[in-house]
Amino acid sequence: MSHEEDLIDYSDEEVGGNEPAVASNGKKNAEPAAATNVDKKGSYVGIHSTGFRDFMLHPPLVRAIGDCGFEHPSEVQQKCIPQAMLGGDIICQAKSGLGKTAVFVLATLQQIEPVDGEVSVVVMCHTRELAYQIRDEYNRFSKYLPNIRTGVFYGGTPIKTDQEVIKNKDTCPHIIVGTPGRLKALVRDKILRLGSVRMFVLDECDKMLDQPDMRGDVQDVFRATPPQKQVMMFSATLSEEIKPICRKFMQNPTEHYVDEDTKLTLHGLQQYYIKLEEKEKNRKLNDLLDELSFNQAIVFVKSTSRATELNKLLVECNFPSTCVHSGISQEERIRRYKEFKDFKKRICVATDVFGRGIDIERINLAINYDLSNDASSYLHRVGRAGRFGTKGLAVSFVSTEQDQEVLKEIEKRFEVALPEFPKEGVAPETYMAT
Ligand SMILES: Nc1ncnc2c1ncn2[C@@H]1O[C@H](COP(=O)(O)OP(=O)(O)OP(=O)(O)O)[C@@H](O)[C@H]1O
Repeated sequence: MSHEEDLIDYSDEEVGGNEPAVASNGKKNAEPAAATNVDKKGSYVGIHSTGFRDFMLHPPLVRAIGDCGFEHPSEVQQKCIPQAMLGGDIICQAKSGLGKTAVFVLATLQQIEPVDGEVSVVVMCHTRELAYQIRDEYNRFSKYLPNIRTGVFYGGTPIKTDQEVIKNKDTCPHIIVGTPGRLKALVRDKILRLGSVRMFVLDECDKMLDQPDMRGDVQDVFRATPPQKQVMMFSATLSEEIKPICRKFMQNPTEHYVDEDTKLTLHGLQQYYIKLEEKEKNRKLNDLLDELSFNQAIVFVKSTSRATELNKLLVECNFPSTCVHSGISQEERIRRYKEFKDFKKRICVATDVFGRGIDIERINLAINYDLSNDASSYLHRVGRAGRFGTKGLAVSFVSTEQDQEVLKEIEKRFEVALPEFPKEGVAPETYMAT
């Protein structure tokens, strides 16, 4: 293996990989509810909300924000954008789906002074689809800043192409978004020179710094940047243990905890569990997908092989389903991600590779076919439904003793009651946008 050791997908472990999803009976002709308008956005905007104009952002940014349809900044944006624009280090924790990405995208675009052939901003995140999505956000907001180039680099694609882009002064991006393995390889091979970096961002920072292997890669890239720079870190979950590790990368950061753990649950999101045997899962999933109305649904499983099997089964049952996990080629992964985002598929079976950060506006149903291993991952996963204060529904299958424990941990940590899924079902108008 060459440099492509960087192919590790840190959030997609092969756990219990040999267990296929149990075959199900039942033919299906799923016609979930047609896409409706999403709920009115901005339910998390404070009463005394400032407008984006009050941030004194450059006019091309204000214009792009308008084009995106953002009317008011969310609470996290109100608190963090002005601070981030001042150039100091920040740690920011806020609920899933409330616009943390725009905080660093706008703050970096506001401050950047692009020099051709020099990288000014590095953004690191843990999965390739998230890197791709963040690059898209940069493209949206830098629409009227034609001199700024953003590039995305991640494993599973030919490194040679990345090298050519970086080496050429006319194509070298001023802003680089990437996953740790590929960025580390590019730095190690002295292709990517980070001596002019002024801003360094870690998205999903707890995930990035939690596991020693990924933290090592982040550190290697970080070390290649100059000591004087702005460092910004973001996540919906930041445990007490991870905070000191984050601070080690920073100088006197201001810390913004928009919500405490207990307030992190999304109010528009209804959450339930269903107790059942492993062998009953497929039947139950079929029934749920048949009976519930939804725009788009994400179904989480614990391994790549289960994702493949379950998706196969759903497709056989005529559900408009796709699946995304680390076992498929990178090109195909991005293709499927786009297909789902573009509403060409209604259901996506995924491993934890989609558990964090992925923003697909129409997802309003999240199903944990396999419950996550811990409360944090649960929160990130169900946060894929109910983006930016919209409504949604999350249903978790509980089949083992470990699942029961995780369920208790979720209820305790987030002070949320997770009732059993009602026998009579859930009225669509309570979780569907009106
Ligand atoms: N001020 C705003 N007005 C309207 N929509 C917004 C605003 N800010 C962000 N959004 C939209 O809300 C969605 C969620 O934003 P984003 O993905 O940045 O959330 P996040 O806080 O990073 O979530 P997660 O913790 O799940 O990664 C995106 O579709 C984004 O375009």
